[in-house]
Amino acid sequence: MSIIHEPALFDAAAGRLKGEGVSRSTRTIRELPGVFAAEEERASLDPTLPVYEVEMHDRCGEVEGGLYFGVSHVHPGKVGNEFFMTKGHFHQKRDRGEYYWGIEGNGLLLLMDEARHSWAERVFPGSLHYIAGHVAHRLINTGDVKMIVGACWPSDAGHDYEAILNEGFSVRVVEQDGSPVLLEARS
Ligand SMILES: O=P(O)(O)OC[C@H]1O[C@H](O)[C@H](O)[C@@H](O)[C@@H]1O
Ligand SMILES: [Fe+2]
Repeated sequence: MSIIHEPALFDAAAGRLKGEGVSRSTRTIRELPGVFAAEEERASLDPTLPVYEVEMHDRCGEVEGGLYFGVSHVHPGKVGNEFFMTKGHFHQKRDRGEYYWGIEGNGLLLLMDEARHSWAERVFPGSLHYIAGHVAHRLINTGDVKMIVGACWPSDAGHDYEAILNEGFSVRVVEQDGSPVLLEARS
């Protein structure tokens, strides 16, 4: 009997996970109502258009002390003048933190605390981001190639999308004169 087990694989160049415990999901434009300011334009786009994909390695389930490892692939694109982005979330268990790191492409990690104070960090291959507990996080692809970002977080953290869906982030990232700018959100 062998005691050497085959590990799962993280293909760093492609940003792809493979092997036991790996799952994959795609978020299409249809699944993102209320995320972009130009809601009418979003609703008029091909509903099957992929905005981002998430790969996840789960070997422990949602247990205290467990960890998940994930990779997000955010496609380049815009809805109106607003860049493609993830839904964004607080953790259900608010005190849980997370690490993100840039693998490919360029963009921003938008962060917002519970007092709705927002700021952003530039994401690029090799960038490393510590997301403290109580801080909502959203990835935004401001470039014209796919943005790939790795993540590791406590498996009991959970996702609270509700707060962001109801009130949004206090900042939106839009293209103005060919460059990404942060604007105070109206809703
Ligand atoms: O969950 P979203 O806000 O849509 O972001 C997409 C995904 O991004 C990262 O990979 C996180 O680690 C995942 O937990 C998250 O699900
Ligand atoms: Fe998270």
